[in-house]
Amino acid sequence: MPTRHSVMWFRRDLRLADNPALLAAAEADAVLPLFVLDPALWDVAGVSRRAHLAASLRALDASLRSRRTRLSVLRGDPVEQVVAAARELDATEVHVSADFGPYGAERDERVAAALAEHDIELVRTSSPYAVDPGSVTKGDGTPYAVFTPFSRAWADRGWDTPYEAPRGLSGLELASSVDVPDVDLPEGLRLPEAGERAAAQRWETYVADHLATYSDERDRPDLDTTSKMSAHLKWGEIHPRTMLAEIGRASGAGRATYRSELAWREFYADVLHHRPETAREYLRAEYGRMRYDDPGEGFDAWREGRTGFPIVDAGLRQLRGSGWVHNRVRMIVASFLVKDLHVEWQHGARHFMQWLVDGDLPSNQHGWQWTAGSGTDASPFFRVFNPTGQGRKFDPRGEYVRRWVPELRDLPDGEDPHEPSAAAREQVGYAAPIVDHKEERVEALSRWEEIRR
Ligand SMILES: Cc1cc2nc3c(=O)[nH]c(=O)nc-3n(C[C@H](O)[C@H](O)[C@H](O)COP(=O)(O)OP(=O)(O)OC[C@H]3O[C@@H](n4cnc5c(N)ncnc54)[C@H](O)[C@@H]3O)c2cc1C
Repeated sequence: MPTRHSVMWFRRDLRLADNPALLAAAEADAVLPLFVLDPALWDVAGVSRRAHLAASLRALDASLRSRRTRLSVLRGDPVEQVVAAARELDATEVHVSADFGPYGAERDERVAAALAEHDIELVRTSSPYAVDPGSVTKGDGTPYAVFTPFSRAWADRGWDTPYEAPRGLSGLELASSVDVPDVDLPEGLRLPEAGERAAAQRWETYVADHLATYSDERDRPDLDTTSKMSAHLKWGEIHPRTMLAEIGRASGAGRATYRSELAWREFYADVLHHRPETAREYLRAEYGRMRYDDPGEGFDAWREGRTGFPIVDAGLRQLRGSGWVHNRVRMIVASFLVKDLHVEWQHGARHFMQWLVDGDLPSNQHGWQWTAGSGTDASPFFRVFNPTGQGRKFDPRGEYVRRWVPELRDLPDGEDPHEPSAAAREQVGYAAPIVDHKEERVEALSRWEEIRR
């Protein structure tokens, strides 16, 4: 019998365990583990995501080498590169985890068509989600527009138990494979470890130490006890199936809340799958008619974390310092941009995508739309976050703001770290507030009234 060759084209599934596409590819006699550095994605990704991806590819290569094979890496348009690689090795199938994002889904259609011309099949098995986007619908077949009924139907549909890593892999490789690029981080930016092993270790520690108290502590940026699994999930260094299986075994109040957060990730992927244009456009079209200001000096101050509002500045400095921001603070800084500075959410979403190591189109764009009032389940526009009040409530001792805004560590005794006096700001060299929050709140609400008429 002729030997059967396949290609495992890794994309956002950079792991060996619980990877059904890899298991399907491994049914062939020999497999080429392949990654394609696509300039359309690589060149526009921010430095944090590029660095994490590069580290994750190295980790995947190391795992493959421990199984006596290796990762081949090509650079270029996937339509050309994947077809050329499959043809060179006489592969009959290319295996992938399905991509439901606007760019990835369209790219895969083009790759499938180009492969078909050579009688090679693109086989999609599973996806980066517990439940594939598009597969949970209402009784009449239409998609869910709000989260709670979606999450119930999602849980009812259920998911498989995790899959083992393939036992043996007979690996193929390409002589034309290129090195994974080195990515230099700008000064001050430190990223956590990438890769499947780091993801598994982080998850194990998290379940043991913090999952039980997740619901009580998840809104507290000062405690810093959320799981930080988002970048691992983004790159598929762990699959949500693996996490959901563990959550099912865990005890304590935190697990239901944690499961619900994973459901948000799946919900936003589902929404973007049905409405791909909402990666850029308002989900609720009326918000596109609101008056906004062009991004100017206020936007620069926001990006650089010098608005004079401690929790806003801490969040934006955390973004540049660690490629990650606590969820509560993402909401606060997003609200500040849209409702205090009256700048459209897309500008902020782009800045986030530039710096976030977990930058993920569905969760980011819809997290922004939620805060801007234009998304699914949107927080009502009239509920404008007061950055000072939010800081006092969720960072009661000011530890989070002091961590990221060093000027505030030197405030005189008795000063409120969330609202220092003008004299104290002057003394420690911290910016005065760039806007009057009360006035901008009134302004935001009057602009909102205009689109309600
Ligand atoms: C304006 C804005 C932008 C955001 N951009 C992104 C993004 O680019 N990438 C991203 O992964 N998340 C994004 N989020 C969602 C959320 O802030 C992050 O998932 C979370 O902070 C990641 O930290 P964690 O892993 O410690 O979360 P945990 O609190 O430990 O949550 C566990 C997991 O649940 C998922 N999750 C939690 N909250 C949300 C949510 N609101 N929406 C979707 N999934 C969620 C994530 O996969 C997360 O890793 C954004 C939220 C807002 C408000």
